[in-house]
Amino acid sequence: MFSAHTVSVVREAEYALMARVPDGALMRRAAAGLAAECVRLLPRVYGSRVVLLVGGGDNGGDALYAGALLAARGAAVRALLAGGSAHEGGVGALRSAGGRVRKFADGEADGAEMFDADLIVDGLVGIGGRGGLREPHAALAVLASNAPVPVVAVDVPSGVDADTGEVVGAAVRADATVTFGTHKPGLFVDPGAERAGRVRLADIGLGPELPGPGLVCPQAVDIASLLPTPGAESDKYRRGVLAVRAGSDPYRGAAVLCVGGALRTGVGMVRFGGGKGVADQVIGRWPEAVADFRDPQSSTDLSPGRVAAAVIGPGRGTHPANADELRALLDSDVPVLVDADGLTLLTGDGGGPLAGLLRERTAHTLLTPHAGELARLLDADRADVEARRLEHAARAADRFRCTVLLKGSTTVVAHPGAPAVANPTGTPLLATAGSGDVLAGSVGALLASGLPAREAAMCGAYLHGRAASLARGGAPISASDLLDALPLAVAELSRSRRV
Ligand SMILES: NC(=O)C1=CN([C@@H]2O[C@H](COP(=O)(O)OP(=O)(O)OC[C@H]3O[C@@H](n4cnc5c(N)ncnc54)[C@H](O)[C@@H]3O)[C@@H](O)[C@H]2O)[C@@H](O)CC1
Ligand SMILES: [K+]
Repeated sequence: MFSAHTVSVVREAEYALMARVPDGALMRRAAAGLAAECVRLLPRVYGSRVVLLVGGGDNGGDALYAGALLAARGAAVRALLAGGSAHEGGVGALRSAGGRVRKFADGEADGAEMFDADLIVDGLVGIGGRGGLREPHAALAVLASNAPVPVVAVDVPSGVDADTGEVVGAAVRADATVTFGTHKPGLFVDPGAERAGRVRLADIGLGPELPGPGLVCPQAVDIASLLPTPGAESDKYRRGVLAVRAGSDPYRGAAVLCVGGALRTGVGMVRFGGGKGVADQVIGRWPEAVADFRDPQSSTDLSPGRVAAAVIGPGRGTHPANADELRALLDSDVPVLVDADGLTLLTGDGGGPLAGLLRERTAHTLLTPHAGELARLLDADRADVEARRLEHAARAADRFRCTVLLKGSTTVVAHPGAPAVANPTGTPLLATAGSGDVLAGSVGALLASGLPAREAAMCGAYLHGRAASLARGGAPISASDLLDALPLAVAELSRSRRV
């Protein structure tokens, strides 16, 4: 599990550590870690050409000291200073090692050194960056990103907000980022994550000074250790029965995909409730599901003894009868996942009473909005939600007192009082109709198997993303392809289980 800490937490830990180590020791450690990554990225060190982009702070200092280490090994290192001043000790060290230093003039559009380089090191700004990049930093960031040369970012790609992943204006697009002491949340959350490339942590001895993380990014072994595995004593009831309230006459496919997502993730049984037309379609595709042909709004089968969890919302509709159905579920003690139309029913003043019920629940409750749905739930702007995904997911989790899985280019999970989760899997190919219905069924299955809402959400998001990568070997996929690939993703994780 990768851990990330916000800038203010990192600063506090750094002050505590600096009091115990000699002056300049942390920067030397950081520079050594950075230089090691540069060596990995260069075809060879001796004779290679390295360009350092250097801002006025310690981020630039790291780049200069790492450049000095490379110059001492025979690399031709040139530093372009973005501001009037740069870390004095770093400039001195680079010059003593044979490196060259020049100021990058305001308005200069050339930066020819960059196009001839073997490696560019981005030390413009790190965790001290505030707001969008100013000039000439912004121009340098654009030139570096456009040069056909590998870029390694120092601590964070310049222009990416270390806490949120937000990018305002120009930002460096790095092939690799060497981050110091601990990961920063913005390296795991788009749009920042997409700018960071491969992220490597350089240990500078900060660990003992750090409190618990503000964000975690689970890896395959972490998800594998959470996933329930059926044992010899398992039967369909012990593995979990999931109630699915999805689909309606105009949206029958949503029911088929949601039930399929649950079955292909692994669940004891799916009990589908809905009108006859939809139920026929579900049973036609999934004969292993059990359809409740009673009054679809009936909640008589929703006692915790009969079902272990319920999913409601995909393609279900927003009629008063659907609100009654949601109310009955929220009134029960069964873990509930609310998606799509279910979220619309919770929105605005009209959704006030249902949202009130939601807040009072003690059973596990999970909302799975995309950015547009979350914006409506919070009465916020969709672009703001997309720019600062963590902040908005956390706000919704606090407001509704439940777990929130925000779908998107980085899926994040927020849960009151727990570290946020950034999902590392997924591809833009997941943005396809019905993909969310599959996810709802899949996470519902994990809830039914007994995982708490936060863990079910992080495992389901991980599997869904892996399934998208495994399906059709990277070719465009439909939601049905995801169903075929989900068991492969589960099997892959089982193989990575710690022994
Ligand atoms: N504090 C420590 O103990 C350590 C810090 N380290 C490095 O130090 C960095 C933090 O250094 P600083 O606190 O000096 O901050 P930075 O170097 O990240 O940024 C501050 C500099 O950037 C400029 N700046 C800020 N926002 C800007 C914007 N939007 N456009 C253009 N210029 C902008 C400021 O005027 C200042 O010159 C870390 O990211 C890391 O690279 C490492 O050496 C490890 C140890
Ligand atoms: K940087």
